[in-house]
Amino acid sequence: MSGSAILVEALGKRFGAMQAVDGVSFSVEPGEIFGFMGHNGAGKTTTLRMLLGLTRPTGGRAAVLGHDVVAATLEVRRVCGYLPASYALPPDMTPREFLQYVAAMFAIPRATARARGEALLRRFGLEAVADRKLRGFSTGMTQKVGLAQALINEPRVLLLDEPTSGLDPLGRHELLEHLRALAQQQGVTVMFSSHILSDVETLCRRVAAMHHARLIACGEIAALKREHGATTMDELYLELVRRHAS
Ligand SMILES: Nc1ncnc2c1ncn2[C@@H]1O[C@H](COP(=O)(O)OP(=O)(O)OP(=O)(O)O)[C@@H](O)[C@H]1O
Repeated sequence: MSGSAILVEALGKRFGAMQAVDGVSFSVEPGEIFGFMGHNGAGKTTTLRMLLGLTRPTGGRAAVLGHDVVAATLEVRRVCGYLPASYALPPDMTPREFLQYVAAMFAIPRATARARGEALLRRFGLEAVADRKLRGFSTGMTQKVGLAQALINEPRVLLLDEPTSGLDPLGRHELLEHLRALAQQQGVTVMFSSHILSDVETLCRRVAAMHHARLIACGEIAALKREHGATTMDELYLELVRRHAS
């Protein structure tokens, strides 16, 4: 669809002899929260990285807000926010300093960056620790700082790689509520990968599932559940994998 926020067509990635992503196609509409499921090594991270222009596809094409991820990488980076699955925050920086550091990478003017940084610290309840070094931050606090940095450029599309893994139930709930608010109040398109299928169900109407580099399902959760006779997300996922294997 031409108005899609994310459009992926027969996308592929080969690392030497390893086909990490194979002919994957799907689209995500503006303002949608889209879930991305799949086993370890299925190809989710590689797909997200291609959408960000961090890894070059070896087949097919993808566009974010109409910008081709290969031909218009800089535009793609400008409109996207990214929270990787795991990354080390600079231990000697404070959250306040780190947000300014990321803002500088986007060449955001200093006054704007400062105002946005302060607003994000407030939004994620980080004011009390804003000047404490990031070394030793808990997983939950680290994810909040991670999400804050992903939003410093006011992205229209937010790509998150397993954002709730390692969080306790309260931390997960808070992060999911932040994502919901971003989509509902600001129209941000959110795509996130997760192994926590209840999180996917809580937040998403539509999902895609990858299995060994290929897309094995994409659609509305409710419709997929009906089609596959599943009542829970776990049942749906296991049934998708079982049908694919047989
Ligand atoms: N730079 C690379 N060089 C070689 N192989 C790679 C590279 N990056 C990823 N792969 C391989 O591509 C496959 C897909 O990996 P990817 O990280 O995309 O999976 P994933 O679905 O995100 O897994 P997980 O749930 O464990 O994060 C894996 O077999 C992985 O080992």
